Amino acid sequence: MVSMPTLPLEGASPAHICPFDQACSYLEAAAKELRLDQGTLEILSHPRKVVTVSIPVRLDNGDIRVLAGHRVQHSDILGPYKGGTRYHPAVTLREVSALAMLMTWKCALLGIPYGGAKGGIAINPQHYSVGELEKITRRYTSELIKDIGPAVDIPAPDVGTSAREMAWMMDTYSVNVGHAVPGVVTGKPISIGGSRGREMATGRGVMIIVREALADMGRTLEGVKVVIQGFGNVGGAAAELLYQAGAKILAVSTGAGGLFAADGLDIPALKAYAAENHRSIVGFPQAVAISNAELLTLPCDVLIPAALENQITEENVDQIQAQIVAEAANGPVTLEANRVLEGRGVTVLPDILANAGGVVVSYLEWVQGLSYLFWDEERVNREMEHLMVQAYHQVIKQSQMRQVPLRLAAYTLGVGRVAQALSDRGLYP
Ligand SMILES: NC(=O)c1ccc[n+]([C@@H]2O[C@H](COP(=O)([O-])OP(=O)(O)OC[C@H]3O[C@@H](n4cnc5c(N)ncnc54)[C@H](O)[C@@H]3O)[C@@H](O)[C@H]2O)c1
Ligand SMILES: N[C@@H](CCC(=O)O)C(=O)O
Repeated sequence: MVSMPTLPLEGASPAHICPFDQACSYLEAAAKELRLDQGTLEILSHPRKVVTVSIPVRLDNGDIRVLAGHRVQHSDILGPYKGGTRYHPAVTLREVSALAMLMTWKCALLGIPYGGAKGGIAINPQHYSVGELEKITRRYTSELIKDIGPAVDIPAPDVGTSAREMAWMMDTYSVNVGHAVPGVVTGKPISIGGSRGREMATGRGVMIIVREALADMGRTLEGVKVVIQGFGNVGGAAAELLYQAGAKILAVSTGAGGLFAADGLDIPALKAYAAENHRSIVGFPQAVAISNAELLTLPCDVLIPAALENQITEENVDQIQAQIVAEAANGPVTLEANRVLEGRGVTVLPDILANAGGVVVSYLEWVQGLSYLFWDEERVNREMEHLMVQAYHQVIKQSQMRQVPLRLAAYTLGVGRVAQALSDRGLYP
């Protein structure tokens, strides 16, 4: 057993389950399966760099608040650090560290030349004005100026952030270095070098992986009953694309609760309703209100947790009735719950595969920017689909070859590629 790295604990994750310990357990399982040596496991268990900065901000009412911002760079063995920026009250250094590690395996699994990183600030963005959020984002970026860059570390959106925050980050970085540097972030607006298709990319990737998994069961998306937790960047796009492909979206939710319709929700109408109501789906007329706890345990073919970590736990796993769980969120199923689902023969499509469409199109955005040549959306979607389908089949093949569940198969591919590169580069001290 390797000694796991110590990181300061400042607050617990939602279900008091440490996401970093869980990420290390998955890494350890992959290392065991691959028979990696202890030194390699030790190196891969530690983030390469952990940065915490203070972000002083004068609020609109004149008060001064000092926020903590993190950026964890787990690995740059395969290329520049890559990963999102999260604004959420439950952000902790251990959570960001876990998410950074997942990014390393995700990029390696998809065969894109990046390492892994993640950033975050423990705030509820809904409690701040747009002006305050801009000041917070700009100061956070300025504090990280030496740690990020198009060949160093490339942030992107995650929970609570979007193209708007990426534009502020790009502008702050560019002003600091003295010239425009669009490649410092991905997921930015198209007007400043963003890619067509990025906004829907993670949801599109989820739809593709679910479609492939159903095809292996001799089924199509037509009429498949789907339940989705989370209706943001990822859940909202997945709902829309699955609906367009003929699936029946029985239920969706946000942090404020969920909606259920036995015959399927009218997703275009719901999206229009949310757009008119500041992203709230509460009160949508053609559905019944349900809680998030009820939503997760609804009978369905495909359950898509697309919100936060630790949503399917030991407490509710026995009530999960889906045949497929597609992890659109990062880490939505705990280690123990994962064991139970796999034991019951439920197909768990792991996060590092199922939600990789976002970082794949981030990579395509970076490539387009570096080559000063921008593609139409059809080409972006085609290139992304190719990489997603290829990774899916590699995971299935690995699972069959090693006789292991899909998560361990995906991890052995991702971790194995990073370990191989580490050995080839000769980074041992
Ligand atoms: N944005 C991306 O490109 C991307 C890519 C890959 C993975 N992810 C992962 O997908 C997940 C969602 O990210 P996002 O970008 O859609 O965030 P987002 O902020 O756009 O949306 C999050 C959604 O989850 C809902 N939510 C929050 N707490 C909830 C709860 N307890 N129960 C139910 N719903 C809840 C919110 O109301 C919102 O609808 C995260 O795990 C993120 O790391 C995001
Ligand atoms: N935050 C997203 C996207 C990262 C990126 O595009 O760099 C993820 O978890 O995969």
